[in-house]
Amino acid sequence: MSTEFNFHALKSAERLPSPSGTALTIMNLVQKDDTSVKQLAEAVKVDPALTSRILNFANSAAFGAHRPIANVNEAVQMMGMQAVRNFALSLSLVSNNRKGHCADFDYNTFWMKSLAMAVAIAALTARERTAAPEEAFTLGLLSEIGQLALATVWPDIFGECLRSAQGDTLIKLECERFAIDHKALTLMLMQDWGLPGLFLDALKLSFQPPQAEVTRTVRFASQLAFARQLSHYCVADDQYRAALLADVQKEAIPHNFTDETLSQFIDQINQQWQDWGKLINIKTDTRLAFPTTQAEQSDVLPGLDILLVDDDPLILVRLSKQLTHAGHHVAVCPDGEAALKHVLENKPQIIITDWRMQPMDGLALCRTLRSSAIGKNLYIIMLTAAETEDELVEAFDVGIDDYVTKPVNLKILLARIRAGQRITTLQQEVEREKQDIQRTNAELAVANRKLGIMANTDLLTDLPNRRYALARLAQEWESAQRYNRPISVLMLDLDHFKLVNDTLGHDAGDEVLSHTAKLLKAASRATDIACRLGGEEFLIIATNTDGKTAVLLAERIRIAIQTHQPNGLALKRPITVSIGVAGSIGNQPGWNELIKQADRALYVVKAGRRNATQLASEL
Ligand SMILES: Nc1nc2c(ncn2[C@@H]2O[C@H](COP(=O)(O)OP(=O)(O)OP(=O)(O)O)[C@@H](O)[C@H]2O)c(=O)[nH]1
Repeated sequence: MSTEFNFHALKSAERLPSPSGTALTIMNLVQKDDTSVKQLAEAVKVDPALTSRILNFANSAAFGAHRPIANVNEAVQMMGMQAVRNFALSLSLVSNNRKGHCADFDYNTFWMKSLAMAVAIAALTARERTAAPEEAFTLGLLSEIGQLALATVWPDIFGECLRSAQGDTLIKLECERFAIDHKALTLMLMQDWGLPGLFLDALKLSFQPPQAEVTRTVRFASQLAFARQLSHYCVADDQYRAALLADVQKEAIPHNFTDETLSQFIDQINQQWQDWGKLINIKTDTRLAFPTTQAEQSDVLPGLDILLVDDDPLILVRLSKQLTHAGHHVAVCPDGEAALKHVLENKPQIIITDWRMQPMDGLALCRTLRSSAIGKNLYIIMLTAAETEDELVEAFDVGIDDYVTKPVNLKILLARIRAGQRITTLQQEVEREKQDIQRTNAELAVANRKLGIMANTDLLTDLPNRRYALARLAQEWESAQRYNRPISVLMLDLDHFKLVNDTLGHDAGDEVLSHTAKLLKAASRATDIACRLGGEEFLIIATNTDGKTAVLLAERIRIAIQTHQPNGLALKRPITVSIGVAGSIGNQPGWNELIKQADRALYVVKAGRRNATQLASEL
């Protein structure tokens, strides 16, 4: 089923995770040819958090820093504009998606694992340079982003998939429910965000069984697969690690590790993972146990995410210890301003705040929270000391839900928290009911989407059909014109295909067409769009590719078709293909002219020896 179409529908509906703020500005700047390092550094400096993270990044020994980098200009120079852009993109995605509506998707675990993957692939590429480690880091961080996207777009249905998936069945369930799976969605998002083709190809390969070929892409893919294993190991608890160790050691051998160097390497990754966790606010303190079944997990009751705000460090330490002991997850902040920042980034369920603090007191914190979308439904408990009745009335008017007097009696506080929990649970139930209604609509939308996909997919080969191909080409053409990027089309036609039908029958002909479609998909890059126009005619849209490079792609495909003949058919002559290629950059008459040129080139090959490639501009 065509995932291409599905992705574009989602994107147009603006429901996918996307970068925002400074990251978007940076991405737009890097898009322009004439942006200088200084301009980019200025854009970074607007965001102090990003600035400090980029400086840390540039100074990290893991990414080859040999001398201290003191300012952003130097950091940008050293990392390169693309790496800065991609780093900003991934950080923006992390901070916009720390929480979400999919109750069965553990957002922190997701980022915790992604971060381990990022650190592992950066460290592996620093040992053997298949890609720049600072860029590989971004790829690692986003390497499962499709899962987050599914949790964002379809929180309920994806939650159901997560609950009912056993072992490797998640992908299958996703395909059934969404007509797209998280791996394909990951690749499409990355392509859409402009990550390099090498990354996409390597990531795609890393999901598949290891390849025998030795190319840079294959090598990078094998590093990614190994980094994925290392990341699982990193986040696992002792028992789970013991179960994983033999596989990790086996996989380490082709990467030139001994048991001793592997153990040092794992320690190094572990340390960097924790350091990075602190730097970009991803918790790395949980360890995952051996995956258990749902029945085994069902009696575990989750505690609440509580934020404790007080300027007295002793109270913070004592209360957080007691509340943690009672099963809650507790974060602490020394004042209202820090608390606001924490709420924005972590969305706790309950806030327990002191009243008198500097610079922002508890009342001001409450007022600010109630005026924001995030803070509207938060349950707020105020710790009071010697406040008068009028002051308490004012506090309720400002929006607190409850108060507890100081010195705090733990029993009372826990009882008030339970009351808060009942209210937040009720709120969640209302929310769930709302979602149930939305869910019926979502299921209808899935059915409609599937219909839409069918209308855009060729049923025999599963490739996008003519209707989709032409609409997509028009769209890609527009974008190539806007950004002054090259674009090419390959028109392919099987040679003497009628002979297959005439000698072996129509079913054999169908088999040859399906076989050809598989080869086209395998030989194309992740960024190429292979479609069936009809009969034995195919089209490939090669974005960001000029005519000469497209000829290389065409030749790779032609040779693959000639080399890998379909099995079990007594063919009178081998299956071969003729290919016409047309490439364009700049102000050309239009995409239909490009097709005509490729068609003319194909006609010339057909009129001659066939089984060859012809570039239109060389006619
Ligand atoms: N099995 C099968 N055959 C198809 C399908 N669509 C079109 N065809 C057949 O494809 C053949 C195309 O034949 P021609 O246009 O003469 O082309 P050709 O035999 O490949 O010859 P050249 O292109 O000149 O090399 C016809 O026999 C069509 O009936 C299909 O979906 N399945």
